[in-house]
Amino acid sequence: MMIDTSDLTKTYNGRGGCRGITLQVPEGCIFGLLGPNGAGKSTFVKMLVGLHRPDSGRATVLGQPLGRPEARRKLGYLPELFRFQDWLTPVEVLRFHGRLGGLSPKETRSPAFRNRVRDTLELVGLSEAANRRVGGFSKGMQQRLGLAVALLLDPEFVILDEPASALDPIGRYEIRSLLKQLRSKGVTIFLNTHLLEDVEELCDEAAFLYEGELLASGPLDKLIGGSGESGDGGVNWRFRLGGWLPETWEELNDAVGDALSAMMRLVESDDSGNAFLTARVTDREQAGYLATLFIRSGLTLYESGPEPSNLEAWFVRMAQSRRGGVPQ
Ligand SMILES: Nc1ncnc2c1ncn2[C@@H]1O[C@H](COP(=O)(O)OP(=O)(O)OP(=O)(O)O)[C@@H](O)[C@H]1O
Repeated sequence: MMIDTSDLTKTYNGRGGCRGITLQVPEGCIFGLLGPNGAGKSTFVKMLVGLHRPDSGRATVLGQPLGRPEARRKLGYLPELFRFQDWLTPVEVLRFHGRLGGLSPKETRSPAFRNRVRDTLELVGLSEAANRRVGGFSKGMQQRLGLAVALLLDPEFVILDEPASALDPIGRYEIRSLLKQLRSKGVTIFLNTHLLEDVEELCDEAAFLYEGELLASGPLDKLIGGSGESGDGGVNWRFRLGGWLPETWEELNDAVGDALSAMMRLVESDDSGNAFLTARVTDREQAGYLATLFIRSGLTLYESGPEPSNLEAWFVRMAQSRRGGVPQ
């Protein structure tokens, strides 16, 4: 296990933080830590990287008790809030962090390290800004540099606290590709994020924290109750229709040779002819085909679109169940 914690607790004078966290993160996976603001995610991460000392409980990271230099050397960390010296360039920042990571001045001047710096900056898309002052960087560029620092010393395990929060859609796409590439090389990635699309696309496993407590953890598809719903590459689509009659379902089925009920569910219909249907479609084109079918059958199409992601629905359900709300 990359992370193995048992009853790990850290509070701030008895308040906030996180309590009794027992969690395992297997090697080679991308693991997502989820939870609303203030759930205790950063507190948990800070204990793992040795920035906070736990009040109680046990934990190992890379098989070593917390804070061991041997484990830290194999660990890359991108903190949630960081700021690099404005007057340095990315090359200088990375050289400085090479020194902080235990390399000698001679080693950081070696051609091998220079190549490593060049390759790391290329990996995060900062090659062209390699010799510009960090003070003039956008938030997204600073975040890329933070990622470069985390990856500089070829870590076996990286802990990233909100790695994509300041990035534009292209930047997020690039970082997602980079994280997949790292996983394929055997690097384990622990991701603390609010970006559920990233979690859905990237993570093999996840955990949900709420008000300092761990409410659930495990493989993502099991957590969100996917059983065949996730992983098949399809999309859940919803349609709101008017002009629905009791015989409409059968007529539609006749039109597509009984295939409809295999992919579609009539969620509700009322006496005024309103109906709500959901379908598992392979892509937008298939959803478009169904929409055309409805219109040709004389129905009015009021709304058609992908359902909110399973993960989002699961996230809201988990939080509502603790707030005493009614899970949808
Ligand atoms: N240094 C601190 N001093 C006092 N309380 C703190 C401190 N750091 C965090 N807390 C409290 O501990 C709780 C958990 O905070 P934490 O930052 O770990 O949550 P989080 O899940 O990372 O939140 P976010 O998603 O907003 O970053 C919150 O109630 C927060 O107010």
